[in-house]
Amino acid sequence: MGKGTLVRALRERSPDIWVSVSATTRSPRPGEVDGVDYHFVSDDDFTHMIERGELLEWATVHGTHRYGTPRTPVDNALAAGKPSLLEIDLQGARQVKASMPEALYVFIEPPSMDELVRRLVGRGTEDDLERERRLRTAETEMAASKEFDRIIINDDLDTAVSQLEALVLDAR
Ligand SMILES: Nc1ncnc2c1ncn2[C@@H]1O[C@H](COP(=O)(O)OP(=O)(O)OP(=O)(O)O)[C@@H](O)[C@H]1O
Ligand SMILES: Nc1nc2c(ncn2[C@@H]2O[C@H](COP(=O)(O)O)[C@@H](O)[C@H]2O)c(=O)[nH]1
Repeated sequence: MGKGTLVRALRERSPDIWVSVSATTRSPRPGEVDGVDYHFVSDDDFTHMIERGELLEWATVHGTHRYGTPRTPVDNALAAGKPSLLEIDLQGARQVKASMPEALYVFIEPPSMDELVRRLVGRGTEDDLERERRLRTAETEMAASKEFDRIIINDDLDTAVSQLEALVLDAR
């Protein structure tokens, strides 16, 4: 939780780390750019991507919108030996682990549920229902954190970004 913020900061700090751009059926938030933050696609387009086998993994996240990792860019980055990062939810991580057990799986955890609530309220982009959904997802994901190889507590952003950067570069 807080993965989006962490990964955006890592991208700026370490342009050599390749970060996958996911496809999603959700709408852009203010400031999000198509093709940079996500490929914002329609429900029909997402379904076609699944049918054509274009996604390495995909999931319905927070019970609402679908998110998925385009397969070809990942294959290309790995073939080029680039340090690579996928920012995906628990369901996606489980799918990728089935085909890439050798990858390093890092769980990003908020300092506390209270702080997570404060951050979501502070962002102000979700209504009460959506915020509630996100908190339930966070609880489910935290209960599964043992499935991951490493845990980073996203308390101080700079510290968390440095820890993530070190893990990605080491795992290469
Ligand atoms: N280390 C941090 N310190 C302070 N605020 C943070 C920190 N990390 C994230 N935030 C804030 O918390 C809010 C939610 O974070 P973010 O957008 O990264 O989560 P998300 O991408 O929606 O969720 P997920 O982690 O499930 O992908 C944002 O407003 C973000 O600015
Ligand atoms: N399984 C996947 N999950 C993904 C992917 N891209 C993002 N995500 C996860 O979705 C939620 C919500 O993100 P938000 O941008 O709407 O806040 C978050 O947990 C992401 O990790 C993906 O390609 N596959």
